[in-house]
Amino acid sequence: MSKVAIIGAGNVGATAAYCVAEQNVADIVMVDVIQGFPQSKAIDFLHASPLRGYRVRIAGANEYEAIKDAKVVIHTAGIPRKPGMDRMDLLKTNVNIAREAARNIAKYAPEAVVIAVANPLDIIAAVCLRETGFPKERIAGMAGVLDSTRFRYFIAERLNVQPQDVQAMVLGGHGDTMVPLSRYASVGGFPIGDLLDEKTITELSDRTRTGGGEIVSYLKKGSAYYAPGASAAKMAEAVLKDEKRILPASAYLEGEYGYHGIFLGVPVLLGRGGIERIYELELTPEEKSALDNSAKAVEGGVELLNSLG
Ligand SMILES: NC(=O)c1ccc[n+]([C@@H]2O[C@H](COP(=O)([O-])OP(=O)(O)OC[C@H]3O[C@@H](n4cnc5c(N)ncnc54)[C@H](O)[C@@H]3O)[C@@H](O)[C@H]2O)c1
Ligand SMILES: O=C(O)C[C@H](O)C(=O)O
Repeated sequence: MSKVAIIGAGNVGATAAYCVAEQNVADIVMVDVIQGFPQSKAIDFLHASPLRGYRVRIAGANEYEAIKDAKVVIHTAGIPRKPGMDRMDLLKTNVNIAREAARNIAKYAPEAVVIAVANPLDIIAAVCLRETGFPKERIAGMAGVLDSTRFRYFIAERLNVQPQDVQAMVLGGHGDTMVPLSRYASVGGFPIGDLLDEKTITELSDRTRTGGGEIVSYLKKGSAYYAPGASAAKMAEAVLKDEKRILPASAYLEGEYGYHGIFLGVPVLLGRGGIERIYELELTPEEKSALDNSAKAVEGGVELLNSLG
């Protein structure tokens, strides 16, 4: 059976592990710096297996060696934000953690597809690319799946329809400048513009952009993890099963959409090889200008990263 390694067994890492277990397609190992912590999660998940029906091996470890030969590595290790903080405020701490993790991924799981999750997401994905030396296709940032699932839920809630019947795509960086593409959103094949007025669509787009912050302001001591964990697991499944899913993900751009040398959320084809294709959608001038604004925010983060040396 394939192996999925999850770096960081905290709220997002553990939730992702639980979701991956339920897919029943890969053994799981969680690595965390806190002694005993990932081991406790692994045993707890195994106790649930007779109830939840999975038959995979689940382990916890404090040494990176445990990720040996993983096909997929989900990098969640890092501090979450608290009220009043921007995701970029996490940069310095989480870059150092990501550098160490990425070097160990390159050492122990050189063939892996890496799904970056820690924030600031588009910058942490860049660190994973630089430090592993992997081809760009094998580094994918998880943000668009989460941001889109939030947008899908808000639309479904407003229309009182099954959330799975709502399709929507959120592009751009994983920050408040992200770009919910309402023009491409649909419900059961109907464009949402046929079902909702402009004011409502704007309201739902705005709530999507600040969806993470809304949870932080309620939770106070951390950030969202159920939907993020499920989103990372969905991406892992696409890779493990070679599903060829079209999903939004943070991908390294070399000219696509006019951007060079940054990770940004765009529609991709996700399969065994990681990001197997990047799709370039036709954007209106307004959409392109919103994406430019989002790319600028990511470029600011990359400058900060470069200044760390
Ligand atoms: N991309 C997204 O959409 C998204 C969504 C939610 C959260 N996040 C981010 O994910 C990160 C984790 O969030 P969380 O809620 O799980 O936090 P958490 O504090 O619950 O868990 C983080 C874990 O990382 C561990 N850790 C720290 N340094 C480590 C190292 N060097 N090696 C291994 N493990 C290490 C900690 O011990 C902790 O258990 C945060 O940066 C958060 O902002 C991103
Ligand atoms: O909001 C955060 O800081 C966590 C995550 O990026 C999210 O969108 O939930």
